Amino acid sequence: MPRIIVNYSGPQFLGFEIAGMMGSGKTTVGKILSQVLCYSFFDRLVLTVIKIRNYFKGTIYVYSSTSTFSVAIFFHGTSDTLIEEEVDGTSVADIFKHYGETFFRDKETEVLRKLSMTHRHVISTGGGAVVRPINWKYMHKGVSIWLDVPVEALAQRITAVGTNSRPLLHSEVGDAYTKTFMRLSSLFEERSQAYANANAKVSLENIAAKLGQKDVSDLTPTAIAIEALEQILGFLKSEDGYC
Ligand SMILES: Nc1ncnc2c1ncn2[C@@H]1O[C@H](COP(=O)(O)OP(=O)(O)O)[C@@H](O)[C@H]1O
Ligand SMILES: O=C(O)C1=C[C@@H](OP(=O)(O)O)[C@@H](O)[C@H](O)C1
Repeated sequence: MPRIIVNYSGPQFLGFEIAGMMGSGKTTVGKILSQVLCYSFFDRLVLTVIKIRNYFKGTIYVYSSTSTFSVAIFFHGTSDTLIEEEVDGTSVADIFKHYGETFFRDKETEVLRKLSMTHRHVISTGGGAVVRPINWKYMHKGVSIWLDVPVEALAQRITAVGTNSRPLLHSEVGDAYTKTFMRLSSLFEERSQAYANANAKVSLENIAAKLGQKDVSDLTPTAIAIEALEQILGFLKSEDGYC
């Protein structure tokens, strides 16, 4: 099993916003990042090295470079779940159906505004959150990360789980993979520039090239989370006063 070392000595007060197309792994990778960030800070308090063995393939070792006496808890959530809570537990699919997309987008903006006033979170935003410029004003209060996944891989993942929870992909006719691929392709074309507003980009094609893998589908969420941490650190180091 590969041994991978991540040195995280970034600030403790930030929030992290993960952006990307539907199915890009924002929820899956976001959970891992929040665990790693929590352990990393807990590490400062109690141990010098914590080994996080997670349920995916691979092992992440988080090394703390300091022993500051402080604890920070990073929680993980999705903006979709927070929107559902604001609408009395109504699912995203039902919000679209009964109230329409504009209502959903207004709630999304409101949730991002509230989150921008909090710290120590990892939020997986909905795939369309990047489109409204006002949302970027809120997302840029923390560090934003774009998970860039080829549309073919997105369509494969989403076809495997179905489109019930993703109203923008609902469609009556046609082969499931092809119609999902076509819809995602046009959404990506509309949104790719907006995703590029993120502070850090995690490209699955770049990770596959680095690891010598041909197919991005073989990349584990752990490998993607590690690249995300490296990109976050790269961004923080480029910002005066952060690291
Ligand atoms: N690296 C990966 N390899 C294979 N499947 C993945 C990977 N990351 C996520 N998935 C799967 O893809 C689907 C969408 O992932 P999810 O994290 O919910 O995406 P998002 O939050 O961006 O919509 C889920 O079924 C998840 O298990
Ligand atoms: O791309 C989009 O516009 C949307 C993505 C969904 O979130 P995920 O990206 O988590 O699927 C959800 O917010 C809603 O269905 C709209």
